[in-house]
Formats: sequence, structure tokens, C-alpha cells
Amino acid sequence: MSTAPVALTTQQRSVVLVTPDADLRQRLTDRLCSMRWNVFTAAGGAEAMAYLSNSAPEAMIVDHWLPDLDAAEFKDYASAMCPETDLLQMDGSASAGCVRSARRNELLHAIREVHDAGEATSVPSALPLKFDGPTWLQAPIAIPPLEPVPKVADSAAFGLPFLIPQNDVVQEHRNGTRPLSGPVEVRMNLPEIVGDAQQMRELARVIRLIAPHNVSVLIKGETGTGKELVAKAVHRLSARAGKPFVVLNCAAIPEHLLEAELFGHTRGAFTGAVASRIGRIEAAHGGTLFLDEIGEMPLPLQAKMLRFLENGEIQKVGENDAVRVDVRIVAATHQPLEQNTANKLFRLDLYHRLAVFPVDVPALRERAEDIPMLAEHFLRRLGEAAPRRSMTPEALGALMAYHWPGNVRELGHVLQRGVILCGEDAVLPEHLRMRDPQSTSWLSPG
Ligand SMILES: Nc1ncnc2c1ncn2[C@@H]1O[C@H](COP(=O)(O)OP(=O)(O)OP(=O)(O)O)[C@@H](O)[C@H]1O
Repeated sequence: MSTAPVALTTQQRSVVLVTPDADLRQRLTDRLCSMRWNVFTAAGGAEAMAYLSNSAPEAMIVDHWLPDLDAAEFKDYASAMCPETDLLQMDGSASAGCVRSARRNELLHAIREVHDAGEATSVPSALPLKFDGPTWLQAPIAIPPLEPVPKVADSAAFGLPFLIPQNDVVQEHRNGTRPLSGPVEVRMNLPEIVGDAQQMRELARVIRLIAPHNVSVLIKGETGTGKELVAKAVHRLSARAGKPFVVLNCAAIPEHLLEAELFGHTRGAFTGAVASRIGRIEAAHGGTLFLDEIGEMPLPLQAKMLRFLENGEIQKVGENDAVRVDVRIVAATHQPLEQNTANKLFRLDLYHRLAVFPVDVPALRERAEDIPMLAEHFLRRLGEAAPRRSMTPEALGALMAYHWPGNVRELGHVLQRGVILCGEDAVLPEHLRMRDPQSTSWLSPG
């Protein structure tokens, strides 16, 4: 499966404001709105990237420090994603090589006014307003008073060796330019991943943080928990969003064909290879390859995969020359891969290479509080094709009481059956048929 690049039209009078400083964000937003700008605010780079994957603003104002991404790296991503967007730094200077919005002066006025209004209470800054326009902009920008820097929530819960700038970066701000103030409000939910349980909010936060980094991700979780949705979200929130998202389920392809499927093959490379074909890795060039059920990959192929991850080169089956490809690997497994490495079923070196960022997706029974929201989501979706059905509290109670071995996928199927069985009524407990995984019979709470 691949995603065609999307050409976005630049939205006039829309500006994205990216700063972790809640107070500055609010003041600048108020000013820009009063000047008839549509303002989208983001507390960090990942949140802004999510917005940019669907919209191209006329301009963007970016702080010189972001809590989740290196600001310079973020600006590179942003200009690659939205080449028609005028990129301004918070000090009023423009990023090198960016287009110039016809209304850049309006934005600079707003920055300056907010600066002036905040000056009385602020600490003078060494940060100059570099701008090749009117001289009134050649003053230092307002600096909010120094406040304790909010600590980004502990990532150790997810076992992630995050590259989150913390104390050392804070120190740099204390010594140098503008300090942080106000809470870091990174919006948590992702539209495609339904769930508001604490684990899901944490999952969404982790996805936003890791997506922009060009590293491999290993998604772990039981079947039907939404691992593919997570992989898609990582892709969508990355700078690769406009490039292909290719899926390969390692368990779905016979072992002897998997290598050719991954790396491609030349004509006549093996019986049945009537024409040369590119593999999924090459098809994902520039984008992301999602390797589902990576635990099923045979050991000899694991060695080849490792080589690709190390040197970025692939060799088609039957071909001597290697070609370079630029692909981000996101893998998923429901198996205990770490355990499998101990049993020599999975290569330890490949495991470490893939699990730069391990992400755990919780089972549905561990977050039963999300079941009403998910049920609502599925009933709404099912209602797009047929009249929408409601559900009685008793039916919802039955859903809450079940242990969901097939997780969210199973919930979707149970509701699909329920909607069919209930005819024109509301879904009742007797319409809910859960499958007993230990037998071939159906469980019905009714
Ligand atoms: N949080 C969620 N919100 C909405 N839909 C979800 C969620 N989690 C899973 N789903 C839906 O459940 C189904 C299964 O999800 P998905 O294929 O991503 O699971 P998976 O973990 O990759 O499963 P498997 O391990 O069997 O491949 C899909 O239809 C998906 O849209």
C-alpha cells in the first residue's frame, strides 16, 4: 500500500505559532487574531508537524527552543513539508532561504507589539530582533520572567532512551537567551487512535515525540491492539508523511518468497520470476516500511535485514549490484521478541537495531475505561453505511465485563455483528456475541 504525495494549497492569513511558552503563545495569538490571522498554536515541534502534514500555512513563527525537537531540525522539516511557508523565528528573523510572505511585516508588527506590551514585567534580553526592515524592530524582544522549567514527563515508563533536552538545555537558556515559562502543553490525543485512558495518552505523547526522529521503532502489543494504527501515526507525523507508507506482513508471505518480496528480484532469479520486480523496501523509498509480525522473519533473512539497516543498501534477488534506499523501518510484533533472542529465534543485533524506540500498545482489558468511547466510535462508523444504532447501558455493561483477547479489532467485529443482529432496535446484550477463544462456541452475555 502506498500513499501518494499530497500537494497542499497554502492557506492565506494562516499562521502556525510554535513555542512552549504558554504566556507568549497566548499573547501573540490574541494579537494575531485581532489582526485577522487564523492562528494554530503548538507547544512543540511534533504537534506542529502533525498540523503541517494536513495544512500549509502562509507563515510560521518558531521559537528558538522546542521541548521535543531541535528547533533547527524542525525548521528543516517544516520547510521541506511546506516550501511555500514563510518561516520566522521568534526574534523576528527569517529562516535562510524561505519564501517571503507579502504580509511578513504584519507578523513582525505583532511580535514587536507583544514584546513591547510585555517589556515592563520582563527581564531584558540579549536576543536581538534581527530584521532587515524598519529600525523599530532592532530592539530586544521581551523576556518573560524566569520560571521553573516544566519537566517533560518521565519517559522511563516506556523504556525509551529519549533524546529530550532537559537540564543541560535549560542551563543554556539561563545563561544565554530567553528562558522557558509556563507549562508545556503538548496536546495528547491523536485523531486516528481512539482512547483516553492514561496509557493511551502516554502512547500518543510518545508517538508525537518519536515520529520526527528518523529512527527505527518497534511496536509491541497483542493482536488487534492497534499496532498498525500506531505505525501509520508515526509515519503521518514524520517528515516522510507525503511519501509512501508500505506494509509487509512477514507472517502472511511464504518463507521462500519473503526475501524477494522485501528486496525485489530480477527476471529469472527463481522459478516463476517472469519479470523483474522491485521489493517493498524500494517501494517505500523516501517513506516508511511497516514490517508487521517481524518475529516471523526467518533467521537468514534477519541477517539481510540487519545489513540493510546498517548500510541502507539493498540487493535484489539475482542481482549483484546494490542500490541505496532511504526508508524508515517501523516494525511490530505480538511475540516476546526479547525472549526470542535468548532462544536464538530472533537475532539480538537486529532486535537492538529495530528497538531504538520500543513502544508498547496496551491490551484493551488494561484500559476498559476506553470501551464506551471505542463502542461509540465503531457505532458511528458502522452508521455511515446503515442507520445508526444506539446501545443500551446493559449492552455496554456486557462489553465492559468481557476480557477482549482479540482487543479493539474484536470489539469492532462484535459491534458489527450486534448492529446486524439488532435489526432496527438498539443493540442489546443478546446481540453481542463474543467468541470464546478456547472453543468454537459463541459467548452471549444475553
Ligand atoms: N485505538 C483505536 N482506535 C480506533 N480503532 C482502533 C484502535 N485500535 C485498533 N483499532 C482498529 O482495530 C483494528 C485492528 O487494528 P490494527 O490492525 O492496527 O491492530 P494490530 O495490533 O496491528 O493487529 P495485528 O497484530 O493482528 O496485526 C483496525 O480496524 C483498527 O482500525
